[in-house]
Amino acid sequence: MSVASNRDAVVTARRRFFGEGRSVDGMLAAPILRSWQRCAGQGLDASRSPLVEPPTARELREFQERHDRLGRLARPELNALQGDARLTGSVVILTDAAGVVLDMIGSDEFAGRAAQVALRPGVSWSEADTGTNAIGTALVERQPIAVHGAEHFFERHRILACAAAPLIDPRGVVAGALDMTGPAAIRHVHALGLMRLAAEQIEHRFFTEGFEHCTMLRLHTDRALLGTPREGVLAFADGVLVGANRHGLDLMNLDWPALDLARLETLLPGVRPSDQIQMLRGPRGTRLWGRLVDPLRRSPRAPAASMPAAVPAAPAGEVEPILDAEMMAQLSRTVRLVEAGIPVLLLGETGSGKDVFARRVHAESARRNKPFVPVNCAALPEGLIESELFGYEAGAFTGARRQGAPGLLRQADGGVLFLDEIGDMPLSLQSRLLRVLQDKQISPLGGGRPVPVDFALICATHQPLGTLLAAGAFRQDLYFRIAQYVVERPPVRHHPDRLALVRTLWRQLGGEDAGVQLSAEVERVLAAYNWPGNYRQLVGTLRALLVLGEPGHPVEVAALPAEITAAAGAVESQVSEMLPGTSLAEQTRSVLQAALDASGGNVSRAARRLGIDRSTYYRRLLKDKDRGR
Ligand SMILES: Nc1ncnc2c1ncn2[C@@H]1O[C@H](COP(=O)(O)OP(=O)(O)OP(=O)(O)O)[C@@H](O)[C@H]1O
Repeated sequence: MSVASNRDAVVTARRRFFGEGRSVDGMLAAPILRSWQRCAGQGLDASRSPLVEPPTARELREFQERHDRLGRLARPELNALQGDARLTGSVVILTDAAGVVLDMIGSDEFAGRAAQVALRPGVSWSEADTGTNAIGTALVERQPIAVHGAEHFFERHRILACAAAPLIDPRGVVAGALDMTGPAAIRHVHALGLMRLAAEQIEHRFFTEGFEHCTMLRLHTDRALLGTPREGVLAFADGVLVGANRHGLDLMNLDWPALDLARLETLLPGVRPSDQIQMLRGPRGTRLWGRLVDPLRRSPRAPAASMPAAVPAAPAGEVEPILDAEMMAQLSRTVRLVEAGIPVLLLGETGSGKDVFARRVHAESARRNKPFVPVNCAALPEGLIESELFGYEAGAFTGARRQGAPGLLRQADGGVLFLDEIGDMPLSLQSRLLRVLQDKQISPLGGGRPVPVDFALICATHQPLGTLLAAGAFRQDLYFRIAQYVVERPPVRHHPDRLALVRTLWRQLGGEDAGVQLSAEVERVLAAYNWPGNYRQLVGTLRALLVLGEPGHPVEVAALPAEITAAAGAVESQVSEMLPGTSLAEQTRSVLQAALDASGGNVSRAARRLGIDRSTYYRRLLKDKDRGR
């Protein structure tokens, strides 16, 4: 990793290097100096603008499609970092191996400024094209790097502060880079660390696809970090090393050329596959903890529809969830991971189906005949959460039951523990939970012997854990333990065909069987609404309409909740008011105002109605006012 250069030293170094052509050894971080020398050697001129060739919309789409797999594997990290990026007025960027920007999310305002220096999708930020910058230089150096202000080769990039980490695939090939860029005026001290950690997560995820046939060795010197993205991973096919991550190679004192040559029996003589953690002797006798697992074999399973009736997939009274192709694919991957003992983290807005998904994973897994224990960490009273989770011995505290209680974690033994709203777990309990997860045993409150437990873990949250991590409100080691695979449940408003979704849910709720129909207008309004409460709100609304409806009389718009009709009304009046020739600023103003009026002056509700967050609403309003001055 680079050592940051001193800011004044950079200004002096710039003058000497670019103005006087003199040596600046020792004045800059070594990777920055190497990069300046490479750029100068290639004939780049720091005082001019780099040559930029923006792609056409079609070229950009094709480029993104070509890199669909990388985009998919990196998406959870991009989303998790989005909150941090917005808070610090920065953007998070994913590039391909050549440094061409694939995806960029975060602060809209900064994205606009970044576009002025061509930092936008489809444009190359390779060092050869764009001079010293975190993306391009990290790709050349194959190490995480931060480049601040005047350290950039080109003068006009001085406004940027960026930090990037390269993504190295299991064959040692650079697959891309992850970067966070913001204004140079703000020092985001955690940016480089965040990029490094997120890159490790993505690199760890590279092993979830394409290595199903391999024997996997997972290693660490610290037992607590085994099973997290910080662990070393080595993949063997027929006993020969065919894939690895950097930690794995380091722990075995190997380097990338060992691929296709090193043999498991030579590296760790006598080690045998086992589900248990083993103590191993690494090179030079170092003590390592490891797990050697044979290829995952997916047990043939009955399709969801013919699952035993004794296993409820959702709490009684719930609609049978709609499993589209994307959800089925996510489900089958998650079941395999859960069966392999890999904890899974579900992300998604409230009501997007995280609980439903976790129950379905349990119902389809080999643990389906054992308990599914859901725990809502936000709903447990703070004073009780510890005893409820970990149990207590008889007489452990005033008010304790006489015979003690086993606790929810023990109740999950053999089955699946679902920790919902994990972001709300108090810090003190996070350490306790971490200990249980690594030791696989529980010590109840009030003493008593530790009891071994065996459960698969699924956690869920609607909070941006990246922000909690940066603020120190969530333990990093626990995060790595629980987020070894991240599944995102998309919001209903991102559903590709909301009309079809409304119709299917209506059928499932029994609308058709009851002879009750939704009018075409109602269907249109429901399909257009943005459903901030997601499935919970949509299913609840349809259920209410079914109660109000009468056979033979289509349900009309008047039966819809005011919130939904007001949103539809607002949109219609906005559209009809947009006379040809009205400026974009005027249109924006009237849309913002209409939403505010329809929400009784409540900005949060107005923002939700427009499908934007509160800060974006204010920003748009301010921008609009500025323009009006
Ligand atoms: N795919 C789906 N098809 C139909 N209904 C669904 C689907 N997913 C969720 N639902 C319904 O939406 C409601 C909310 O789902 P769920 O409790 O799983 O959401 P959640 O993401 O866990 O919400 P929260 O974060 O608020 O706990 C439930 O009534 C559930 O039956």
